Amino acid sequence: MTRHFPEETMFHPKPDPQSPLAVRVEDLHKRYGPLEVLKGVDLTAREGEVVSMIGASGSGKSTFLRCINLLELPSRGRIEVAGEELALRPGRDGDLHAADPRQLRRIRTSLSMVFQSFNLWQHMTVMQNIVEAPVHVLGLSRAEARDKAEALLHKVGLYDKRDQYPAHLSGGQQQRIAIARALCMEPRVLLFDEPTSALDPELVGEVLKVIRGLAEEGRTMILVTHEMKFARDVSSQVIFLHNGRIEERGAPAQVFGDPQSERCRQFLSRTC
Ligand SMILES: Nc1ncnc2c1ncn2[C@@H]1O[C@H](COP(=O)(O)OP(=O)(O)OP(=O)(O)O)[C@@H](O)[C@H]1O
Repeated sequence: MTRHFPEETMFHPKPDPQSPLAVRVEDLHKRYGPLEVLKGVDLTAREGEVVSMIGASGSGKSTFLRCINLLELPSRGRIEVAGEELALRPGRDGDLHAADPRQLRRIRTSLSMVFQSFNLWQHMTVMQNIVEAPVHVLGLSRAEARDKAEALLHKVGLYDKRDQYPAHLSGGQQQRIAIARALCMEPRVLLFDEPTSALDPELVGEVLKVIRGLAEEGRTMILVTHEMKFARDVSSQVIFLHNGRIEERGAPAQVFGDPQSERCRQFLSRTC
């Protein structure tokens, strides 16, 4: 069945095919004991691209995203960020570890991650949550970091919450703060791990609106999501993962409108 979606609701970043590679992952494998969760996954994201990763629960999407910045250690593969290959060496546990901790810190600074569960520090105000990393990791003065944080709080519509603690905010507001915190690090690439999955349905829209705005600004993003309509609307590239392998990839019009893989077709018929 060919699906039809109204084109006018869609925004698709169209990165220049000549623009530099932001992220390149080759042949990524991840094993947890006997369970091989990733079985050779490749991804190429150019600057300005929005890559959405979709697939059933347990297909390996989050694990893949977490391997890019070594929050999970891959078992095999190559990872390149902004043209720099992450130096990896095999450990006794069979996983690949960072060979150079300084390089890992540098690469992690280029990749800000937004988590499903926000991960804000509960004992700090919104402002403190945003300025800590820029001060301690980027070496900004507190005043510089505050200025940047204030601009970002305006951007996500939460300037008036700057002195509140996370517990006093809704989930949607906390996630918008987490996005402001990620942006304050001036990353080359934003990694989103199911950023709306922990939210009540009525709060999802406000977070997707912020992410969509970032796509329109030309931010490079890799997004693991169960929001199919959103993935269709904002992505330049969609990857469908099944049991740790890429079953289908392409432009959203192709993946959602005319998927070639039967598994992808079935998945979309259940979720769209
Ligand atoms: N730390 C871990 N130890 C052992 N197994 C793990 C670990 N983390 C993930 N897994 C397993 O790896 C598989 C892939 O998990 P992952 O969270 O990457 O899937 P997903 O596609 O993101 O799923 P969901 O959409 O439900 O978040 C699952 O079978 C999961 O149980």
